[in-house]
Amino acid sequence: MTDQTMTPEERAASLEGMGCRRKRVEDVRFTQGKGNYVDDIKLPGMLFGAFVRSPYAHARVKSINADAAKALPGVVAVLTAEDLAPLGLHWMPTLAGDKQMVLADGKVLFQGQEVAFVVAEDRYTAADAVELVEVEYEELPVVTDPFRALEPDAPVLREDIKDQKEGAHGPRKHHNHIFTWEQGDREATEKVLEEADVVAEEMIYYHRTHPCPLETCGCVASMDKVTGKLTVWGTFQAPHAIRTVVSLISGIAEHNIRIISPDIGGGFGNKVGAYPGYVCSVVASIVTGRPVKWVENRMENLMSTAFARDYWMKGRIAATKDGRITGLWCHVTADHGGFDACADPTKFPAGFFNICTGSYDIPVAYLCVDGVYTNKAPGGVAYRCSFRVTEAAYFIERMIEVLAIELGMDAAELRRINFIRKDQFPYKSALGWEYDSGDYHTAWEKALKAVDYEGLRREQAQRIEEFKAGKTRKLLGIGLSHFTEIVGAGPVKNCDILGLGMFDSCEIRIHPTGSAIARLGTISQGQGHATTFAQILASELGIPASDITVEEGDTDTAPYGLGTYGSRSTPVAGAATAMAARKIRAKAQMIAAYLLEVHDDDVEWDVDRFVVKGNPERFKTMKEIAFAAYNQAIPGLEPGLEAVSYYDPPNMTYPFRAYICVMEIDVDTGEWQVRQFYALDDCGTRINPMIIEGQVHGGLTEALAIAMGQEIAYDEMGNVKTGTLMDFFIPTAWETPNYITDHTVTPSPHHPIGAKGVGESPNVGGVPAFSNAVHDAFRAFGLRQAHMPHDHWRIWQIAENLGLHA
Ligand code: PCD
Ligand SMILES: [Cu+]
Repeated sequence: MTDQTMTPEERAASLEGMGCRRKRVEDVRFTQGKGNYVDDIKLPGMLFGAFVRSPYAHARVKSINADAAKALPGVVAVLTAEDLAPLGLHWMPTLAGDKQMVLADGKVLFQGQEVAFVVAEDRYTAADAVELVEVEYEELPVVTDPFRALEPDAPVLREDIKDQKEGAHGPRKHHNHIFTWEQGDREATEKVLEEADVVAEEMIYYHRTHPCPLETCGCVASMDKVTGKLTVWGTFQAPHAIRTVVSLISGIAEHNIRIISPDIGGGFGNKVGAYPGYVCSVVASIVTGRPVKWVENRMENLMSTAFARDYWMKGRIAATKDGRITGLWCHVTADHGGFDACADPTKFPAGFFNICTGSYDIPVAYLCVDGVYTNKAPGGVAYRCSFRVTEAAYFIERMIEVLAIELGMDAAELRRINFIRKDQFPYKSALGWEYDSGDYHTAWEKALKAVDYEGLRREQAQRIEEFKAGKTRKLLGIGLSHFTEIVGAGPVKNCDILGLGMFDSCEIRIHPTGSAIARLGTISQGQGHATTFAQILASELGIPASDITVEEGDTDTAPYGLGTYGSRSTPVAGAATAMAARKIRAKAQMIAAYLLEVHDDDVEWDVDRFVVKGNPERFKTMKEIAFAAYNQAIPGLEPGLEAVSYYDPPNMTYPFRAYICVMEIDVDTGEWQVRQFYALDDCGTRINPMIIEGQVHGGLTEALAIAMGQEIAYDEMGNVKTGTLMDFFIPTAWETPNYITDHTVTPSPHHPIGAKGVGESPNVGGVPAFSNAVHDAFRAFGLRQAHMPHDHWRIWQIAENLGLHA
């Protein structure tokens, strides 16, 4: 078929634009082993760095003797805090306004903390030398419980700030206290709770876990002493922010720093923050004049890089007798570990946890979060969690279930009664957010119908009868979850990280022959940006997606952006992409009008061309226009066809979803099996349905892992009990259910293409669905709340405590 004979629909389809299930262009490389990850980077003369780490969770470092290590052939240097101190680099600022030791400065605060950095000719020699470094420790009392940490006689963890009464987020009330963050109306909420017909109260714990990406964190630092230019390849989810931070703390001019994120083997938030390994590699490269590589092993990754969750959430929810929610109260004790290294926007020390009113129209609410230091690893926002939204979703979706029990009501019905109605959007929540759009009732009814909810409840009732009659030992749980997320930080006016406003960017160049390159401030870690952003451009510019290269991650070429996490790429950089494309189209319109010898207003856009209004035979395709931009002298116009957009979103986007999990539970063994999982996602306009489904499958599997077994657990000595993949649960195909995905489409009214984020959603809403299924199975026997993860042992214990074992 030629261009002339194709209908506009056929022309549009041939572009593989928005809505197309376009195959991921990245996978050609990935499936053939042609990815280029940090560890694939090999430079001439490159050295390897490895850490000596603390075996203790809390100890004074009396002395470090590196003589034997230095004497080992092949060892080039051993760095300690003493070496970094003269450079002012023994401590580094964290994204949360705290500071963190780069190498142990007099003491250690968690097991696995970095004590010394050994640099050697190869990785094996570095590992041997690590064993030869002699460190003398004096053990100190360990605190792993945040409630214990706040007792008056609790050991002082952070001696460096013990007398400091003010922290980065206001007053500190105890030597192990970090901040108090209050939102909402305390007085009004407490009054409602006092006067309510029904109040349900519960402590909900979201345990500590870890994103554990396939590829661990690492970097290669290379200081060119001749040009003075520092290049760092690394697993960075925010390369530009890393460049600025490196410049600020090292004093190296920003133009002399080049940060490159090559292919990344999964980020999941683990690669947002800055780690001592980056600083030590840079210093080692400057000191030795040679490139230095540092790549964590799996145990180091699990023990010392950004953990997730560890939130103790005390909730009280009030309602009328007939189930209308009247108020929500929440107090969180947030365990941040030894340093506050959360990657939240500066003004939000507990991230966007104040989305905890969820999908419900709750008239008043009050939230208070206390951050606490303990002898555990720092971090705290990672793992498919835009800024504590996972915790918030789990909290409200558990509180709804507990309230349903208190009211003796069906939990699906309780949700239905309290959902924010379609006509209430844009909706202002009691804790300060403005939800952009939603249609919860439609999604909910669709979900309930798809699984035959009434039928499932009948089956469950029958199962309970059979169980009581001794005919079966298996119970049936129906886990419900409906959650509203908040993704796409900005706006710049209230969101920044270390003072850098959270906008994002896209720069497009159309080549003379009509193909193009687009560069963005974000960075894919597996999400498929090279595929999807080209689709946005294909629809906006009428250029086939296959003719567009999407490039990210090199700060020397990409426009400044804040990176990829918090499902912000589509809401922010995706919007920048559409806006930059529209600038190009505006110029293209002028070029077309000139070529067609008509006024600018007399041409109109038609898929991939401008046509003369009322005369569709006369047109100029985007390809022709591109060539003209470089080949004709057009009066009043500069040559070329390029545009850049820095987009500051007016609001965040609020995707939502309805998930239902049906689970079989063996009361005697605690074994569980997911019989059915239905996931309805509404992320507004869908760019690539196949990628969205992949995102949902991946996110749900991570949710399954978290809810059903994954945990970073400590003993009372502060030893990490789950530091290997033998103990840290990673679901395989065996445990992973066959998900049924579905969707509704409620576009974001403020986003240029109406898209909302989707990458995090399945984890945020999946965990409550799995966990609620476990709880629901035992509801008839009196279970109200049981802490995750729901591994076989803990489920067995629930049954035991409820007296279900003979
Ligand atoms: N509507 C719509 C939306 C979206 N999409 C698509 O999907 C994806 C995603 O997106 P988003 O949501 O926007 O997101 P982003 O930003 O891109 O990304 C981020 C996310 O993403 C997720 N997913 C994933 N995947 C993979 N493969 N890998 C990874 O790593 C990951 N990670 C995870 C996480 S965790 Mo954070 O960091 O925690 O905060 S956050 C996160 C991309 O591709 C896009 O384009 C579409 O299509 N449509
Ligand atoms: Cu997140």
